[in-house]
Amino acid sequence: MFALIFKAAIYVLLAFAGSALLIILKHRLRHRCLWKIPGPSNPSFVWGHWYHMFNPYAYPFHEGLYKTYGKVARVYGFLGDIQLVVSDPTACNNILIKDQVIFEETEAFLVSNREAFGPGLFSTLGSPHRKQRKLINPVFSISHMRYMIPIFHGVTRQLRQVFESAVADGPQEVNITGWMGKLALELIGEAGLGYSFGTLEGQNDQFCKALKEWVPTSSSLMVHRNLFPYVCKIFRPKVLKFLGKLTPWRKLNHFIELTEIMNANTRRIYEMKKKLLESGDEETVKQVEDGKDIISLLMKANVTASEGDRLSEEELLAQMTILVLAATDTTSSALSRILHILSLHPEAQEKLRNELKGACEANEELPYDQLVSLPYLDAVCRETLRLYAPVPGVMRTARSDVILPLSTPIHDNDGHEIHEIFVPNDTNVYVQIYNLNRDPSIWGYDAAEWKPERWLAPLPESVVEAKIQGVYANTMTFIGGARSCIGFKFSQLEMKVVLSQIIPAFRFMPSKAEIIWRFGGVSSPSVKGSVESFHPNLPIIILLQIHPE
Ligand code: HEM
Repeated sequence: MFALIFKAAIYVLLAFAGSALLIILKHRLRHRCLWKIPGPSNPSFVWGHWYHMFNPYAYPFHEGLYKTYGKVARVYGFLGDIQLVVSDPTACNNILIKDQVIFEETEAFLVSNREAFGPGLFSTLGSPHRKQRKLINPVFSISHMRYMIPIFHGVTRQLRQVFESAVADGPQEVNITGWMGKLALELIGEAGLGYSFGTLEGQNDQFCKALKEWVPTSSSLMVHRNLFPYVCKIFRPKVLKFLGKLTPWRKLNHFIELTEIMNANTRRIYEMKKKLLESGDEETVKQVEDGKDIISLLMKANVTASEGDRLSEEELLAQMTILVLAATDTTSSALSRILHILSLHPEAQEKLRNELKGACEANEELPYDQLVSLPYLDAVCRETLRLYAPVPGVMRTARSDVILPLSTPIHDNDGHEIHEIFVPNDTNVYVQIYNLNRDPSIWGYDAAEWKPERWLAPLPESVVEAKIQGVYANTMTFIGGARSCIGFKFSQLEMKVVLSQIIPAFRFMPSKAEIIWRFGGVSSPSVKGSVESFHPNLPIIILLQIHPE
């Protein structure tokens, strides 16, 4: 009897392995046309280049691909899967904008985000995604941004007070990215959820910790996340979560725990708001009626929207978590990078300070129109976001066969010049935002240098000719098209408010530590040689501007 069961199990396993092999073989044969695209050899039959592409020290690999193979390279994924890495401007425009319905978010991204947060902007496609964007877009309009400014100034004032007491007795070395993380979380908390996390008053509850740790933990699981859709085909998500908690894999256990904490707390805030609203609580009713914070606005818009346009409770909850996550690490990374670069360029820091001091003479907290009209402040933001895109790249999957045109022809492995690439259905394509934004054929010989002045003169013809269709500053930092960053104006304003308050008040100087910016879903700083930790670290010396040097 036992032998019979054993035999049957072996047959079932063999049948599984056989059909998996057949599927892989069919896939590889369909992708054989990509073999002729130049690229590095496969370092591992199982993992391909995944570890090379997605580890925290992957920047040199991506730069190397660009230097060696140019704007398109062929790399390997899981079990020999052939993928493309692209930074050609025309190809990127096609992938992210013109053919965005063909090049969709990967299954790994969609499935893992759906299981983690529910049906929000990160996990929907097509008409559900369009419906959500339609309702959420007005919240990020310029007219609404004007309402946000007092919230941004108020939160930044708290940070200024923290810095003032820290450096009252002289210069101090602080982990600037730690503070930018707390600031960014409080900014989206108050402006997004109408909720104070109290991070700048020293609070660090479970929810704050989970929000701070989620992106770094998720980045460290980036390679394994690619396996998620395959595993989901075998186990139901609930079973998977149960198994995930049981396995002795601490990083995965921690990731599941962080996700649960975040979802439970978002629901708590939502329920609290809903209950107060239902009970007629004056302050909450006013908050929702005024629609100052994003969720209040969405709740209000949901009431007046037609049946078909309305978001379900599940969708609203998913947006809440996603907005907080999408806003925190990106903004913190961008602000940290600006302060880091300004500490290394004291003359630029002084120039910015002079511009801001001039503008702040009459009004310490600049109103919207004045803030957005400061040319050097704008140039510093644009140049930093061009050269150091906080999100270094995005992955897409072709959902049908498609032709990808190139702005610069490449030579295939047989030496033939090709102007377009046939991309078969189911090919993963990685758009290298980082390399595209610093392409010397677009930005000139000094493309890799930080020069805010380039934005104070008309841009070179080559930038105009490249026709990059990103939503921001001829770059793909916030990408473009229907999946472009919904919060890009919000983040611009946050950055400008923060800089307008802290640059005139403090001076920023580099510490002795050597800083490495780590690759990930969002780039983050760490100190070279320090014990490896998820937590970003950027020591910078701060002194009061009036303090005698
Ligand atoms: C410097 C700061 C930021 C950068 C560099 C940035 C960059 C990006 C990028 C590259 C994407 C596309 C991701 C993909 O397609 O895989 C994206 C999407 C998104 N971002 Fe941002 N972001 C920033 C700040 C923000 C802020 C402040 C918010 C919210 C207040 C936000 C909300 C979102 C959302 C919801 C999406 C998904 C949009 C969709 O799929 O429809 N981001 N962001």
